[in-house]
Formats: sequence, structure tokens, C-alpha cells
Amino acid sequence: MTTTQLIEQIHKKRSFLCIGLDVDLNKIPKHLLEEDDPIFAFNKAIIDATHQLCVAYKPNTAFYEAYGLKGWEALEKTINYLNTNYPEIYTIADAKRGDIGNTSTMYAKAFFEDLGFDSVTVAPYMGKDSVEPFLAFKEKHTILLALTSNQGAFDFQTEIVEGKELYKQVLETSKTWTNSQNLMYVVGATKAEYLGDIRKIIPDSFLLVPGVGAQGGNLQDVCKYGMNDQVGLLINSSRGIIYASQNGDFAQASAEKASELQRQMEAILLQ
Ligand SMILES: O=c1ccn([C@@H]2O[C@H](COP(=O)(O)O)[C@@H](O)[C@H]2O)c(=O)[nH]1
Repeated sequence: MTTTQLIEQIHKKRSFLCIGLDVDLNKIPKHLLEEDDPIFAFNKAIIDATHQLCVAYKPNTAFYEAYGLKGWEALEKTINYLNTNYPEIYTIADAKRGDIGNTSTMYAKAFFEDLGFDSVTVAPYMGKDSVEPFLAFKEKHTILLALTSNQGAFDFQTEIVEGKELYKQVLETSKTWTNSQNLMYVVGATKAEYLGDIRKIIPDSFLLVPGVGAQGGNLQDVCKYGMNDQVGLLINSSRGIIYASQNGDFAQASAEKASELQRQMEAILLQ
């Protein structure tokens, strides 16, 4: 999906919500454990109940890799289900990859060609030759970790290196890479006060913003400092939506949580 198509979907649905599909078998309703593929059964129910309220889904691959082959198969079934039934939905593989060039190429093939995701998250710290193999896929987006939502972001990302915070160096340097127009960036909702500075460096890029809900980030603050005239934000919530209930009504409960965020987004878009 192109950036233009993503923006069209945001306006059509009056939503820039991304729902995180971080499936933990200890947290899903017990009756689903009797299914052949409980992870996919859970995802399918959540997707069917929420797809009109969001523009994107973001499975974090850790939650699939943890279950070995069955987990990877569930991930494949989930992305196939989305691409077949809801092609208007933007898909993000939150895999945080990045390695020497030939290895990055194989990661890019795995997520873009084999699985068919629209985008993948990538760590920037191995530099240009570790990220450009992802950017070589011109129809896809590469989402670079810039300023993450966790406390550990202050260990390195905000450290001053040669007079400038490291995350700012990442933003500025990444703009010089081949096909950098296909970059998006991860900025945690818990770091909303940094968004003003971030927008000075990358005014036009889309930001994937996790950390609303369970991690305490505030939607209004993120929009105040991070929204641009193309919206430019995908706000992710995972646990806050998908684990709204552990009972038979879990899908409906997730839709209610997603709807709460969508209504707030609609009000912000109308301002
Ligand atoms: O800086 C980051 C980067 C990625 N994440 C991921 O987003 C979701 C957040 O889940 P919640 O349940 O809504 O807290 C999860 O997959 C993280 O690994 C992040 O939180 N922060």
C-alpha cells in the first residue's frame, strides 16, 4: 500500500489506529485453546470485529516466534487473511530486524515477498548498509526505530554524540539513504514531548507510535506535537484493545476499546 492510499484510508475511516496483534496464549479466552490454531482463531475474531475502526494491524513477530513453527504458521495465516479479506488494511511486521547487507536482504524477502507485509520495523544501529536492503523494496515501507517508548530509550537514544542526541543523528542520517522516501519512524507515545523536535527533522514522514494505553502514552499529546498536515501518525495499541475481555465477548469488547480510540481520533481530525 502506498502512503497516498494509507492517507485516503485514514480520512475514509476517520481513524489512524493501528491494532497490535500480540497474542499470548495465557491471555486469550480459554475456549479458544480447543481450536486447531488458537492464535489464528483469536486474530481472526479480533480482525473481523475491529477492521472498520482501524487502518493498520501490527503483529509483533516475537509473539509468534515464541510458539515455534505453529506460531509462524499462525502469523502467515493472519497476514494472508488480512491481505485476502481486507486489502485496504495496512500491515506492519514488528520484527525489529537489521543485519549486514546480505542478511538484511533475506529478512526483507521474508517479510515483504514471502509473507506480503506492507512494512517491517528495522533497528538503525548497524547503519546504512543494514537498512538499504529493506528500502530497495520500493513499494514497501521500512519503519526505523527512532525514539522508542521504553525507559531504556534513555540509555543510548537520547545520549549526546558529537553535540546531538543519537536519535536525531539517526533521523538526519537516514534521510540521506537511497529510497529514504519509503522510511517511516517509530516514536513512542511516552516520548510525546520530543515530537516537536522530531518534526523539525522529519516534517513529512509517517510515525508509528506505540505506547498508548498499557504503557501510559497520551493520544492528545502525541497528536498535538506529532500530527502533520497529512496526519502522519499511526497510533498503535495492542494489549489495551485485544485483551479487553477474556470471556466469550472478547471480540466485541476489543471493538469497544478500538471504538473509544477511533472516536477520539475522529474528534482530533475534525479540529
Ligand atoms: O518503542 C517501541 C517499539 C515497539 N513497541 C511494540 O509496540 C507494541 C506495544 O504494545 P502495548 O500492549 O500497546 O503496550 C508491542 O508490540 C511492543 O513490542 C513498543 O511498545 N515500543
